[in-house]
Amino acid sequence: MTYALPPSHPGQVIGLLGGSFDPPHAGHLHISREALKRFGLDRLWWLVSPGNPLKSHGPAPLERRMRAARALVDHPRIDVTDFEAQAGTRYTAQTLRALIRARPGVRFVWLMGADNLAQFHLWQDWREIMNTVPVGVLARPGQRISARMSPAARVFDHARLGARQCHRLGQMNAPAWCFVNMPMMAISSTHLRQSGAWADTT
Ligand SMILES: Nc1ncnc2c1ncn2[C@@H]1O[C@H](COP(=O)(O)OP(=O)(O)OP(=O)(O)O)[C@@H](O)[C@H]1O
Ligand SMILES: O=C(O)c1ccc[n+]([C@@H]2O[C@H](COP(=O)([O-])O)[C@@H](O)[C@H]2O)c1
Repeated sequence: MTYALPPSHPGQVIGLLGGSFDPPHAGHLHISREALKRFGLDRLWWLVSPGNPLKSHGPAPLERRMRAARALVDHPRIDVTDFEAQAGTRYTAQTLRALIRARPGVRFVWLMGADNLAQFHLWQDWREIMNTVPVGVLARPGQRISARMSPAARVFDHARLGARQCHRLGQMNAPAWCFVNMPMMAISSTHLRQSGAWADTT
């Protein structure tokens, strides 16, 4: 199977930020820049999802979210892809299987905000994800405690790297994960949808 994917080569460390991006916002850019710096990533891909399997309401059409994401990204090491729509995957574990098959030798790192770590034990095959790729978690307002106390954090406590090791995350073999504290941005797609700002754009 061939896919239209951003350029990559074996040995490169690529962070994956999966999301609905409904709409994409400055918080996504902020955590992406932090992740590039703090986890020793060469590049970072935004995986714009056809739809979060745990959310009951569907997002705006994928083409619209892709367009908005591409328009927002202003960093030479960040790419935007609709790989999940191309591969027909919705669950992250499936997506990772397909990506690793499509790009053998690339060192992928899964990235997420702390709100997703708090819920991670509800994801399909979440233990497989932890055992397949290193995971970088970025602090999010109001979510630090629930993430750190979450079932996934507890089960994989032995695989958590200390703050000083996080810059080597991309070189580590799974299971390995890091939680980074950083200046946080209290911004969300939910807030932007509720404010009407996203409805006014096409
Ligand atoms: N302000 C933020 N701080 C930290 N992480 C964030 C922030 N905004 C988004 N993320 C993370 O980025 C990823 C994609 O997020 P998503 O596209 O769902 O945006 P969102 O703002 O969380 O959307 P919604 O409000 O609709 O749930 C998730 O892992 C999420 O935790
Ligand atoms: O695989 C799962 O079970 C799963 C459950 C919930 C969310 N995810 C993924 O987590 C990422 C963030 O989702 P969201 O909707 O919070 O932007 C996105 O890539 C989703 O596909 C994945």
